[in-house]
Amino acid sequence: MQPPASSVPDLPANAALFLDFDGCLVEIAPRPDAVVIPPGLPERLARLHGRLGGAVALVSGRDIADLRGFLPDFPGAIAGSHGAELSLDGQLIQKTHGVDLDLDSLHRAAAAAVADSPAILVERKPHGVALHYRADPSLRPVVEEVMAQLADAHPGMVLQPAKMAVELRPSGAGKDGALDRLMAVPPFAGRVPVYAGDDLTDEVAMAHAQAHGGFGIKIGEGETVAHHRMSDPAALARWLDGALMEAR
Ligand SMILES: O=P(O)(O)OC[C@H]1O[C@H](O[C@H]2O[C@H](CO)[C@@H](O)[C@H](O)[C@H]2O)[C@H](O)[C@@H](O)[C@@H]1O
Repeated sequence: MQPPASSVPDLPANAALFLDFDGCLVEIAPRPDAVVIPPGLPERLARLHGRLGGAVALVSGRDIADLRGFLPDFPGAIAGSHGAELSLDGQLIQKTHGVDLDLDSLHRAAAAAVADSPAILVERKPHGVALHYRADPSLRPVVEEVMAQLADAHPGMVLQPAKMAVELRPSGAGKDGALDRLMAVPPFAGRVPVYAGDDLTDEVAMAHAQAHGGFGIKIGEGETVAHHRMSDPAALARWLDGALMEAR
């Protein structure tokens, strides 16, 4: 039984707010490039940024450039590529995955391995690769097999299951590490970490927030470590708007 959204506490006035992107701020779409930014989202994020003294961050499996394409005016920090990239105050302060990786070769190998299955979408990422089977879920075993082989062939890269997709990401990256780095610096340091996310990659970050005095909010269904849950991105938007109303 999922707890109702009303069981989620109010956003603390001294929160450090960490928000996942796909499935959390925006609804899941048929393809990565097809997500739609809900009306009001950019303004909501800007107002939260002001309300929380700048302590608002996007934490995504997407790379930072991709996120900036969707939210060009977002004023907060961005942790991209599952934490392999970090941008603070508009400055890229980290863009490394710590793996000696021939990215072109990885991308070519992934594309070649699924060339016979055009329904599988190959997402070439700056710190790895994702294979999406949303267009034909029966292809999940094919994707899992190919990605397992690619993981074996690329030391330092690990499998990251996602929604209707499997990714390869650097083993040293992770959203929990991104939270750790942000919580060590202003304006995040000393605040209560609150993390909202919908996917497996968010679980370590929600656990991290909860281990450091804050809480996690799972968006949607599925097993989670989060202490709280909301049904969908619209419910999260309403909760965030409620926090902004209280601040008036
Ligand atoms: O950490 P996130 O911001 O949640 O990003 C996770 C991955 O999201 C994207 O894929 C997912 O969303 C797509 C668009 O809704 C959907 O078509 C796909 O099936 C989902 O897996 C993105 O493409 C990945 O790069 C992100 O890592």
